[in-house]
Amino acid sequence: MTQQIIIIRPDDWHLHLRDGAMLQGVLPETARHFARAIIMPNLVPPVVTGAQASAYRDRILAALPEGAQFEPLMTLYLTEGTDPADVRAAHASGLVKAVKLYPAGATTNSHGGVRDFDRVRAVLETMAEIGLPLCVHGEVTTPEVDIFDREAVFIDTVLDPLRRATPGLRVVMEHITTEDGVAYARAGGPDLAATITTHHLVINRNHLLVGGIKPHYYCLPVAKREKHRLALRAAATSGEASFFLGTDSAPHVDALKEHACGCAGCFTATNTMPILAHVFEDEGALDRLEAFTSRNGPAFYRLPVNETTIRMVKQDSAHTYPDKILTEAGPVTVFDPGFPLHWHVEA
Ligand SMILES: NC(=O)N[C@@H](CC(=O)O)C(=O)O
Ligand SMILES: [Zn+2]
Ligand SMILES: [Zn+2]
Repeated sequence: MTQQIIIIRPDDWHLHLRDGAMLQGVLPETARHFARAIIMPNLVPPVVTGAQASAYRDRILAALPEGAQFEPLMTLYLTEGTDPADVRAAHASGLVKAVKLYPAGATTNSHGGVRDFDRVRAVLETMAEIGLPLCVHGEVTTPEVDIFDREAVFIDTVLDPLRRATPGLRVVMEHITTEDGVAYARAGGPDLAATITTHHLVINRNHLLVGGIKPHYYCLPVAKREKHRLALRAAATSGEASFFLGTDSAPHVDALKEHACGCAGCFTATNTMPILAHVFEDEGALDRLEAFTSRNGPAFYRLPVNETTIRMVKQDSAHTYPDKILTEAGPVTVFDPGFPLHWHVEA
């Protein structure tokens, strides 16, 4: 039996496209289904200034396949040297939709991030004034704090004090992975939201570690216990305005994933929508998929919802997706959800 749903074309509120050959190879995977994406600025070197964001945007547009309709929403990488006037101008021109906070050392290419929050106070105050959201990688980097506790400790010791010190600052907690993150986002009112990835709805830490280490399931924040995955599924499928999709699709070539010191990141751009349809159907919440992928994000970012739709079809036979995307930079393994995918987005 075939089944179908039609939803507003989705957006991805947290995406890594990289640059050069990798950008060229992975961009079509997102542009196929998504209308817009918030583009993460953690390139080497990072996208810090408005001028850099503008140049990066041009490179993304130049890499788009013929005929693709895709709008990159640019972000700036917050450093202790970021100039509030540059942020203000990049926002006023419409170029930049958010500023990204990486605690220094927390994740891929975060060494240029923030160590001393007093040094970014003026930027945060400017952002609160103009309503520009701060997207936060929410993990402490203190060596003594267990990696599985780093998100919860960040909320208590960094995020909550930061929000109290900066009234009016709009914050997106990126890629939350814990019930603590869900509870904090839910209680935060209209100026706080959280993105949830596709893979954190599917895997817990057993998938990563039991029966041999699975490098393609390694990402940051690292997948947590099953109770946390269940809290994320409940939040994502709730329809609540605080939660929306940020895939955090983060390509690394296989050689750097299958490595003695493997890179963090799951690449989900190719099969995110079919996986989400499967998860939402499992939770009896297919009617709330559109809120998660297409409505709650634009509402938080104060942007219109997309005008076009996609049709998703479920068939008795499983649909096959490529195991790898072959880029000129090298092969990139596509996230394996571990179950057959009967849903697909109709071309
Ligand atoms: N999520 C990841 O595991 N990796 C991201 C960085 C990030 O979003 O923290 C990357 O850029 O590779
Ligand atoms: Zn991150
Ligand atoms: Zn990310």
